[in-house]
Amino acid sequence: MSLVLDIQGVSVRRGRKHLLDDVTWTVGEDERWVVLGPNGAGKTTLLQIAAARLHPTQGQVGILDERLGAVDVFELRPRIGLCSNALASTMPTREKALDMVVTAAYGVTGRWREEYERLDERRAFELLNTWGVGTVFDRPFATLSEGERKRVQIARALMTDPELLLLDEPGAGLDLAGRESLVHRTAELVASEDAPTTVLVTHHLEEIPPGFTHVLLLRDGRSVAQGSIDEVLTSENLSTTFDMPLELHTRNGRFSAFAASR
Ligand SMILES: Nc1ncnc2c1ncn2[C@@H]1O[C@H](COP(=O)(O)OP(=O)(O)OP(=O)(O)O)[C@@H](O)[C@H]1O
Repeated sequence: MSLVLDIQGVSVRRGRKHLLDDVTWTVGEDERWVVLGPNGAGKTTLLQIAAARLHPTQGQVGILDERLGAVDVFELRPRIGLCSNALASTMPTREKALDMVVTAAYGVTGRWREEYERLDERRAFELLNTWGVGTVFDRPFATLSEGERKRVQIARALMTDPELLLLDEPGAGLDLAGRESLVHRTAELVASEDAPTTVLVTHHLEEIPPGFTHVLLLRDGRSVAQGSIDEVLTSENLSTTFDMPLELHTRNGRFSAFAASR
């Protein structure tokens, strides 16, 4: 099985602080990973590395058979779909939803721009429809609700038909119905035949869609445990990760956790 991510002994330091500390993590093509951990654990930092947007202070990073540091990241990035608030905050706020999605394609289609524009628009519109936000296609991004923004960002991340999809807290700020519909749609996406390898970052077990196969538990920049979700997502590992006694509950492929009853 070929590796989509091959992260070996990666550390990221800022001053004296270790944002990541000697993390080794591999992701295979057919795997769907959840990266789970408390605030400040280093989840976003790790995802930035996986997205070829940050270089580690130490260690080796392989992404889609390329080596970070030896590859032109501008050629690599269109192969990776990234949905993150950090990325969304760099977008012009007056940009319309459809344009937010279409512009993701320019990195790979710039050369044939005139010919591809209509095709790109059609694809962007289809993606907006698939994610239930087709009706807001001509609304400025800044005027959308949090739930609508998240869906537009995911549509944008999928625009280049990426081989690797990275979702950084896509459920943050959504109401209950919004979260459930996002979980449902994400489960459908990862179950589809041509789904990209997917990594989802979250703090909340309720946000893990059915169909995710693996989990990486991070705490203080270090890997607490990683591997198959059935083996690694346990009350004991969660308690270590979040530094409090927790009880894991599983129902119909979904997860939740509560403070352990004393
Ligand atoms: N440039 C920086 N200089 C110093 N510390 C930083 C820098 N960037 C991030 N950090 C710190 O590194 C730690 C890891 O940050 P990161 O955003 O990766 O965590 P996270 O797990 O995604 O957190 P959250 O769940 O709160 O989003 C945090 O304590 C953060 O404050």
